[in-house]
Amino acid sequence: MWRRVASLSALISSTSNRCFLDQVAYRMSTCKLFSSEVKENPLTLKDLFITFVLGGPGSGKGTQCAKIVETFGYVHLSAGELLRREIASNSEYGSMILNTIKDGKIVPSEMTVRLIQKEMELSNNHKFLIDGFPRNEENRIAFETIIGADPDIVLFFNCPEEEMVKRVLNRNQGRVDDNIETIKKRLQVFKASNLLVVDYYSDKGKLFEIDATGTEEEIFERVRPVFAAFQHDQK
Ligand SMILES: Nc1ncnc2c1ncn2[C@@H]1O[C@H](COP(=O)(O)OP(=O)(O)O)[C@@H](O)[C@H]1O
Ligand SMILES: O=c1ccn([C@@H]2O[C@H](COP(=O)(O)OP(=O)(O)O)[C@@H](O)[C@H]2O)c(=O)[nH]1
Ligand SMILES: [Mg+2]
Repeated sequence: MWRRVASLSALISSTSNRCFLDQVAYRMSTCKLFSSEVKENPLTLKDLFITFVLGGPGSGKGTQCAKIVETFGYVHLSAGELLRREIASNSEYGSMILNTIKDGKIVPSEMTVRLIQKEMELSNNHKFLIDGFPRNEENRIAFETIIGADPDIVLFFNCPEEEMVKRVLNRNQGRVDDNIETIKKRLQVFKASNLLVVDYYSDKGKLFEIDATGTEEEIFERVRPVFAAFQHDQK
């Protein structure tokens, strides 16, 4: 499965005679995502640059998103954070969301997409990192349908399971799902559902797979060239 992933390192080390920048340009030309019928949407979708940030629990998505925000000026929308905020706001859906998260399962797509949509509409920025979403095919299709857009690029932080478990157990943010029972369930969901989405974007040629082992700084040095390459293309 992973052989189909066109990671940045694979692009750079490619022995094909097309140079790296040509390949990035080719990738970008295949990333024109906004369908013609979405023009009336108040989000002015054609101006957006959307990155989905995927990876297992504890793979470092949130940590790397903070660095991308700092360096490249994106808006970071963590789907998990939006759901936790919804619980904290005493929303009528709070207990359903809390139970779903405790059980390591995935909240109904429309709920999550509406929360993301609201944040996108409130933002003055047009460059978004959507972190921890989509987690399954239903999420992916709901985003396409409700927002009317696809991501321009997708990052996938690939991390060994053992390392992810270690990081989550050391996270210390008081999260109801950072315990060994829930982590085991989340890892099952990750393998059964999240990876299908990763595979989908790999097949579409939009996936950048990042080795998520090493220090935060080492990982960011693998992330940086992806955004540097796309910086000038952003509307
Ligand atoms: N490269 C790294 N090495 C060790 N610990 C890390 C690394 N990156 C992140 N962490 C820590 O691991 C935990 C999970 O990281 P986080 O960014 O929250 O992952 P995710 O959002 O993918 O669940 C956090 O406590 C974070 O500080
Ligand atoms: O689109 C999403 C994102 C998150 N979650 C739920 O929120 C939890 C925590 O997600 P988050 O992305 O914050 O976890 P992380 O992967 O960063 O540890 C997940 O296990 C799910 O139960 C969800 O249902 N849909
Ligand atoms: Mg996170």
